[in-house]
Amino acid sequence: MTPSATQAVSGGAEAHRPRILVPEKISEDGLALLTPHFDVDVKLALSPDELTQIIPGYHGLIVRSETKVTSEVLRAGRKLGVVARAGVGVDNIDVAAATNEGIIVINSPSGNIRAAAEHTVALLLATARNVGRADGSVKAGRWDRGKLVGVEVGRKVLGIVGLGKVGLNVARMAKGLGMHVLAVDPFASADMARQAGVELMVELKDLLATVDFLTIHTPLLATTMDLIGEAQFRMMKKTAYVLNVARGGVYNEAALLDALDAGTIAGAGLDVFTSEPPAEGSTAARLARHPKVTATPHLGASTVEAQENVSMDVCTQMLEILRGGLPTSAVNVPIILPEEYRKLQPSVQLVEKMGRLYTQHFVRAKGGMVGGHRFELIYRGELAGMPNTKPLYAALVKGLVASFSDSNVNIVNATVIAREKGIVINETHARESQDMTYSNLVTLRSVADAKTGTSEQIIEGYASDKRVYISKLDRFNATFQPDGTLIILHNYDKPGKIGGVGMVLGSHGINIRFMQVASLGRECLQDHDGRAQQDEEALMILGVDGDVDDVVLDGLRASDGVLDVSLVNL
Ligand SMILES: NC(=O)c1ccc[n+]([C@@H]2O[C@H](COP(=O)([O-])OP(=O)(O)OC[C@H]3O[C@@H](n4cnc5c(N)ncnc54)[C@H](O)[C@@H]3O)[C@@H](O)[C@H]2O)c1
Ligand SMILES: O=C(O)[C@H](O)COP(=O)(O)O
Repeated sequence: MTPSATQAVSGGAEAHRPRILVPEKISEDGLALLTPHFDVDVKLALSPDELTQIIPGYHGLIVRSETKVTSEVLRAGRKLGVVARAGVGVDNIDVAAATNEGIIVINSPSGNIRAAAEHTVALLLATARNVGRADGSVKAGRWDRGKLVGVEVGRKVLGIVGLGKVGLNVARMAKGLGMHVLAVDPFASADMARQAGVELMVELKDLLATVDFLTIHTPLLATTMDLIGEAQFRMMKKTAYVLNVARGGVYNEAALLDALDAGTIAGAGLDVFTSEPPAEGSTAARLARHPKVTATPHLGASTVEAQENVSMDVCTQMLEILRGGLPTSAVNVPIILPEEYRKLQPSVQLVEKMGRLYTQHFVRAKGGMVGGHRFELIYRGELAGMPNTKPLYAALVKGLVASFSDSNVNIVNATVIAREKGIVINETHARESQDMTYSNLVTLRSVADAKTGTSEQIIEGYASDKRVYISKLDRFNATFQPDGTLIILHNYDKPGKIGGVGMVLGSHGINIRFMQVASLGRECLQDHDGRAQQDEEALMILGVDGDVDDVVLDGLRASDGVLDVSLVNL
């Protein structure tokens, strides 16, 4: 056990510090931001089994490309809130599984792009001038000048597949070398391409037939796997070279090996392979050792500068997230500005409590389930003007399912969980000017549906001065703070009710913290002719301390004039 892990489990003030696991070499610059606040355990060379075994003790995980963050690891990471990729590609992380588990995945989208682009140029020149083979032969005592004649890259055609951040940097550098640059990327900006002097082409096959050098800079996706295979190699010039500083698999490795052996292409510069390090006897290993290949061990991002950049980038985000803030570059979280997020926080608490109240008061008390229910969430006042209310949506899902599911619901997985449970939420930003007592008001309305037995119910509330209040429950106007254990009694509004309830609770040693008697809304107090109704109903909300069991609730239900009782823990 490392010293920091010992501190984390040995009690005292340090005992509850969040723990971060770092199973790969990450620059100290970023880790130094974390160590004052968290226990950071650097444990290199963990096997997949060891990782799965120890991950349950960690809140954060920082990896590069070597650690496979599988769904098994993510499910085992019960406390895990963030997985950080100190780099760009997240193909070693099961992002879909992380989203389902509510785990934020962050990366550093631009910290190493210059390094990757420079490495591509290094491989371009090394391949063209046989630098790797030449170095090996000189070190072996030979002086093979005649066998190592290369080609120039100036005035040659470079084809780039994927004109994103790395691709565009490669293009600019290649222009500096005097190359003519073509690119294929259906999502590239034509303006950016023009400014960089790149000719954007529509068809990959047209580009392949023209290029002297081909480089791919797409992520590894289902759509880019085996992008260049046997058919594509046959479209290329026999004198062409291919480069890969993206991911093993974007070129089909077996087809590449055949093309090199058959002389269909002239050579390759490869930084990445389908298995890293290439498994003994694999096609990747044969490629890495091939005389026409200049190979490097995934060094694209391995510069001092890039490693400082990516480490600072992800550690700053990790610090922010574990302190309750927002990432700047999350792979699976909707973008929301920190300032907006802060403004929403009191309402996030309110809406979560409204969800809990709905499920416990209207659904669970009647033996139902909230799955399949449809809701309208209406924001008024300042909230109506908030452009991004995803945190409120997530808070409602969390509150609604909290009593019957241990799902860790958050902004990352709220939509997935709502869909799984069949919960539909429509958000309405009610911008109409209406007489508002509060600066913000949230209404939760369940939509009546005979199929699920849902009737229309309303909960309304507001946040004020960092406190949250419920102002309407069903047809009743009530203002109370939704905290702790509440007993909610629906009864006929007759004299003596409060005394009777007090007697039942007192006889079970239950202390009443507060009591609020809610009247019917004004519209309900009158009949159709505008006359006051008889036998008015009321809602009694009691904040209590002590164990409220079924005996207590049955005692209350048996009291005269009580129509319904529910127990709510908020
Ligand atoms: N070897 C290394 O050390 C190293 C370092 C950094 C990045 N990388 C790899 O490089 C990849 C690219 O990085 P980036 O920062 O430029 O990403 P990026 O997202 O900025 O760019 C990727 C581009 O690929 C394009 N694209 C996607 N599918 C395509 C297709 N089928 N055809 C043509 N274009 C397509 C996209 O539109 C996008 O413009 C990363 O995903 C990572 O895997 C490797
Ligand atoms: O996607 C990336 O950022 C690169 O492949 C770098 O990977 P590395 O962090 O393992 O060097």
